[in-house]
Amino acid sequence: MVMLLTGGAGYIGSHTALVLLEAGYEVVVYDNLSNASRESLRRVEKLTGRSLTFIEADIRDTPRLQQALTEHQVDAVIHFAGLKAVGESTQKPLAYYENNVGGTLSLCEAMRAAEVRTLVFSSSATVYAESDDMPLTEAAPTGRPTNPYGSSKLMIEWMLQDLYAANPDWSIAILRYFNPAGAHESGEIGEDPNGIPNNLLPYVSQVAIGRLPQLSIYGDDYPTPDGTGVRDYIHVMDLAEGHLKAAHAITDKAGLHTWNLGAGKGHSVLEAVRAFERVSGREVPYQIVGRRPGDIAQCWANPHKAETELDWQCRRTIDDIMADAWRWQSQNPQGYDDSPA
Ligand SMILES: NC(=O)c1ccc[n+]([C@@H]2O[C@H](COP(=O)([O-])OP(=O)(O)OC[C@H]3O[C@@H](n4cnc5c(N)ncnc54)[C@H](O)[C@@H]3O)[C@@H](O)[C@H]2O)c1
Ligand SMILES: O=c1ccn([C@@H]2O[C@H](COP(=O)(O)OP(=O)(O)O[C@H]3O[C@H](CO)[C@H](O)[C@H](O)[C@H]3O)[C@@H](O)[C@H]2O)c(=O)[nH]1
Repeated sequence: MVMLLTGGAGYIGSHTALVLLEAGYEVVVYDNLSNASRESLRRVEKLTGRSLTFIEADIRDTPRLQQALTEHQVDAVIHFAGLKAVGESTQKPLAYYENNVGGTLSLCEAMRAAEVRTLVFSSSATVYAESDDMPLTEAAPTGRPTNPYGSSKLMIEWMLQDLYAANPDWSIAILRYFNPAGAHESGEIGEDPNGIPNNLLPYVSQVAIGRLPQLSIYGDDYPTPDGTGVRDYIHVMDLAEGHLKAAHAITDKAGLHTWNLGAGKGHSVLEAVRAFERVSGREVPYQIVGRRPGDIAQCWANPHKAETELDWQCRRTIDDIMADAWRWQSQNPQGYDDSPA
């Protein structure tokens, strides 16, 4: 089986490439390297002892994508490529619609032309409407996202639903990720954000290593047990294994499925910081500041549907997430920039 991973050089894509190679799949990574380094894939090859095909190109280049699908006799696509910075999306909404929605449209056109009809898509829990009713099942209502990034994910979900309604011979999995975090247990691959991180875990890790002076905790007056925001942190390797299971489940079986990929447990920002301090032995200085616009109080998954339908389970704990995030950060203080060119 040949899998093409758009955005496969990025954070979640590189971990998924590793899991697929270990499971015996052939992997083609198609990435424009706008937010990734070629080094991540070199390390995936080193860790697995297997080689993959890398194509440096843009998903908006439909003919190039169609050629890649045909030339490599691709069986299925896992579609990670896209822009993902929530704050930036409010400044550059058109770039987000162009890359994410336009890029997915281009991908679907290339797949149709190349007669590849099996697609796994990276969606997000951000599509759910804000709710006091936790955990969220896939049947929970979707909302009006508070930023263009979230809107782009919901628009893509609608596009895929319409595509499937018109072409019921397609096999589509929409995976709604909760909060991916951590790194491969070797510490060789991990999350390497450009500039100042937006997300909690990379920020905490960079404070612990001394690249940033202190963490700002966005609000301690939410209606949660300690007042800080509660999220469902899922280990990136559990998430990667979820893609393997989803791709396997939909291959040769037409249908459209939506699955939550989360651990099914909420942790507050303060709990996450304490867990990180405990496993790393490093102090993480922080200050409480005002709420971040667009943030919600709490969000965690009911992962039962994925567990039963995919025979998948999160095996790693919050302490594993923190230990692996710290191993990656401490072994690679500047991320992939530490590597020789
Ligand atoms: N990390 C999270 O918290 C999170 C949560 C929910 C959903 N997601 C989604 O999962 C997917 C992967 O996220 P990630 O954290 O690995 O992000 P990432 O930025 O590390 O990976 C995305 C990859 O896509 C590539 N890319 C971007 N635009 C492209 C284009 N036009 N053509 C070709 N390649 C392009 C980038 O170079 C990068 O390698 C994204 O779609 C993201 O929106 C991420
Ligand atoms: O420097 C920081 C960064 C984050 N937080 C807090 O930590 C929690 C997690 O924040 P993240 O930015 O790591 O994650 P979000 O839950 O805001 O968003 C993430 O998960 C969403 C789905 O739930 C979307 O997919 C989105 O793209 C992805 O970034 C929130 O309570 C946030 O307020 C801080 O206190 N300080």
